[in-house]
Parts: sequence; C-alpha cells; structure tokens
Amino acid sequence: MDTKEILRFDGVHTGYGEREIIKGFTATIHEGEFVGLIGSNGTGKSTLLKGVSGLLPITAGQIWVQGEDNASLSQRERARRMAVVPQHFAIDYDFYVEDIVMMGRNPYLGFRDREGHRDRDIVARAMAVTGTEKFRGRLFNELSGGEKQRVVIARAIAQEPEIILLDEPTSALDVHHQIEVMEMIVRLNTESGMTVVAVLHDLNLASRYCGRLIMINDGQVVADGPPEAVIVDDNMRLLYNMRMLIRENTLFEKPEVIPIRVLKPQQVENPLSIHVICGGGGAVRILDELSEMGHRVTLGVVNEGSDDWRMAEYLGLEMVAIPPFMAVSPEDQRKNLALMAGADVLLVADVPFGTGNIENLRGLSDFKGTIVMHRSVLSGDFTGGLVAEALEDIRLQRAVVMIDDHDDFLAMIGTIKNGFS
Ligand SMILES: Nc1ncnc2c1ncn2[C@@H]1O[C@H](COP(=O)(O)OP(=O)(O)OP(=O)(O)O)[C@@H](O)[C@H]1O
Repeated sequence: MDTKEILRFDGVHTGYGEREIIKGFTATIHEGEFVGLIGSNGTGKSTLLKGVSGLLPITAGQIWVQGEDNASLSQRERARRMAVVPQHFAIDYDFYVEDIVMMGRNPYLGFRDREGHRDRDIVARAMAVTGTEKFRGRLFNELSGGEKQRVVIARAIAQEPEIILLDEPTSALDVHHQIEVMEMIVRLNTESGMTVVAVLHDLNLASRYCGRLIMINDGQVVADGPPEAVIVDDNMRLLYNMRMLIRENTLFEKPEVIPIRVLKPQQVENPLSIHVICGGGGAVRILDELSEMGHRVTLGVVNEGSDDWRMAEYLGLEMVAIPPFMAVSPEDQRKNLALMAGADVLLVADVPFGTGNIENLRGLSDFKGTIVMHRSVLSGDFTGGLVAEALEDIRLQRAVVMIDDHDDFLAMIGTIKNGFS
C-alpha cells in the first residue's frame, strides 16, 4: 500500500499491573484505512485501545502516531490526533448532551477559553452527522444506551481527529441504528478521510464495512488482511471454538458468517453410517449435528455451491456433487447409490424435489438399511407427482419411516445402540 503510515504498533505489551494482556501486538495502519479489530471476549481489544489512549502504560514495544512516539505526546496533542470512543462512557454529573459533545473541543481550548463560533459550528455538524441534534437539550444520563453511544461518537467527531478508534460502536444499537452508525463511520472514513479502527464483535458488520480485519487472540495478531482472508474456517474455529458456515454474501460480495454451534466433544459410542439425500440448504444443521455426534455421514446428489454442499465441504464429508443447475443423471445416481450402499441408514432430508433432482429417488428400494424420509418431500414435490410415484415404488419393497422434523431423526438414532436392525 502506498499511502502513509498513520499508526504503528511495534511489539506492544500492556496490561494491568502484573497481568500482561497485550503480548507483542504488531500492526501498521495507513492513512484512510478502515480497520476492524476482531477477537473473542477477553482477548485484549479494549486493553489495546486503552494503551493507545494512554490510560495504560506500554511496558514494552512502542506505538507510533504519525511517526511520533505516542508516549512522548501530551494528552492534548494525542487527543487532537486521535479520538477514542470507549465501550462504556459513564459520567456522574448531569451534563446536557450538547455539553458532552462540546467536550470534544477541549483539546483545542485553553483552560480559561470559552468555545467560539467555530467550536459551536463543529459541534453542530458532529451532532448533525450522528443524528443527535434532537437530544441537544436533554440530560446525557437520561438517554438510552444506543442514544448515548451516538452522542459519544459525536463527541469524538467534534475532536476533529485524524484517527478514530471505536470500541464496539454498535453494541448497544438496534439493527437500524447499527447500519446507520456503520454507514456514518464509512462516510467519515471515505468523505472526511478519517482513519478508522473499530473493535467489532459482529463479524458480518466487520466483513461488510471494513477494508481490513485484524484478528487478536491472547494479546497478539493472529490474522491480518481483507475480510475474505481473515474470515475463514480455521480462524473462526481458533477464535470462537465454533462451527460456522462461511459463504459469500452476494449482495455485498463479502464473506458472511452463520454461527452453527459451539464445538464440544459429543461422540456416540456406536457411530452409524448415514447417507443423506439433500441439496438446497435444509440439511445444514442435521449434517453438522450428525457429524458432531461422531456418525459417518455421506451425501448425494448435491449441487455445488448449495449450503448443504458448503457444509459438507466444511465438514470434509464424502459426497456425490454436480455443478449448479445440472440435472441429476442416471450416472450420478449410480454413484450416489454406490456411496450409500454401505450405509446403515438413508435419510431423505428436507429437500424439495423437481425434475432436476428426482433421479435422487430412483433405485432406493435396493438399499439394505433403514430408509427415513422427511415428510416435506411430499409437500415440496415440484415434479407433478413423480415423487409420490417414486415413494410408492420404494414402499412396495421397503418400509419407509416418515418424520416431521430432523430432530425426530436425531431422537430416533439417539435411542439406537448398535445400529438399526
Ligand atoms: N481493570 C482491569 N484490571 C485487571 N484486568 C482487567 C481489567 N480490565 C480488563 N481486564 C482483563 O483483561 C483481559 C482483556 O480484557 P479486554 O477488555 O481488553 O478484552 P476484550 O478483548 O476487549 O473483550 P470484550 O470483547 O469482552 O470486550 C480480560 O481477561 C479482562 O478480565
């Protein structure tokens, strides 16, 4: 990147007395960047911001602000360059909202100075940008959490900093105000050229709005790059110990995360071999749960790019997959039948059938194990009756257990100790 460096962390260590939290944090931020800091609870994001704002001593390493050692800057000088919006802003006295925003001008006013026209204009603009003018004459402590959050951001904007560091700026906001505040920050970044570093817990907001994400774990950088390089399976697992489905949000062309479950050891004593016929996205959870329980899961015939396919890829499951919009051919179905041949159980999951995937239901009567079918298969029949016919064919030779919900299937296999008889 050829833009100028504005903030540099060189092996920074900081913490609380003996308790070291930030352990060699290194990163360089350039002018005009919008960086999201992500990491699980307690990894040190707020502590790092406290170190930047001078609230905590830097015990080793250095922070450089516009090429100057942060430690050598006075509070006033630092505040002209950087505004820090803390996670919690509490004030004991009854200040009016406008007074709080005016505090943003303190780094520019002498002890005895009164604010002038210019200060009042800047405050008015900051309040307009944050939509807080309507609270102007109200007491800060009587505002809601989300309203307070916007006022504190207005105060930071009134500081006219070149860098704004925000600690979870959307945590107290409803979804409307989350987007409004994020877009306001984007405007500050793109229109006013302000460099933004924001701690964000919402990975989807971080992915959507930040050009770069820095992931912190145990006080150190463990990933740094554009959202598509940082929001990946291994990082999510490391950070959150969770199974997440990651896919591209085609609207924003950014990675999107769907949290699936907390990872925990949950092995069944006698794992079954379960073949699942699925395809769209209806089987994501059951695929995850079955493999989490320790069962051996296979799939067929699924379309590449579908959520079921994505989950299976993530879980490393064996499957028969075909390109999107391709119809399942008899050859594909032969492979599917070969894959399911060794299974104890066949689950026809919650999947609509059309002429493209009806082939999936052919030849199932030769299957030796137990056949379980989600009832939605019949209601989601877009073949003009071919599903009912295929089911009839199977039922002539085999018993089919119908279920209303995938949880019924889980309950069913949970009671089986040694496989289906
Ligand atoms: N004043 C303090 N004194 C001692 N330890 C503290 C103090 N404040 C925070 N800690 C500890 O420092 C660690 C990092 O806290 P920090 O608030 O920086 O985490 P965080 O990444 O911002 O977490 P969160 O996402 O929950 O806000 C935690 O273990 C926390 O308990």
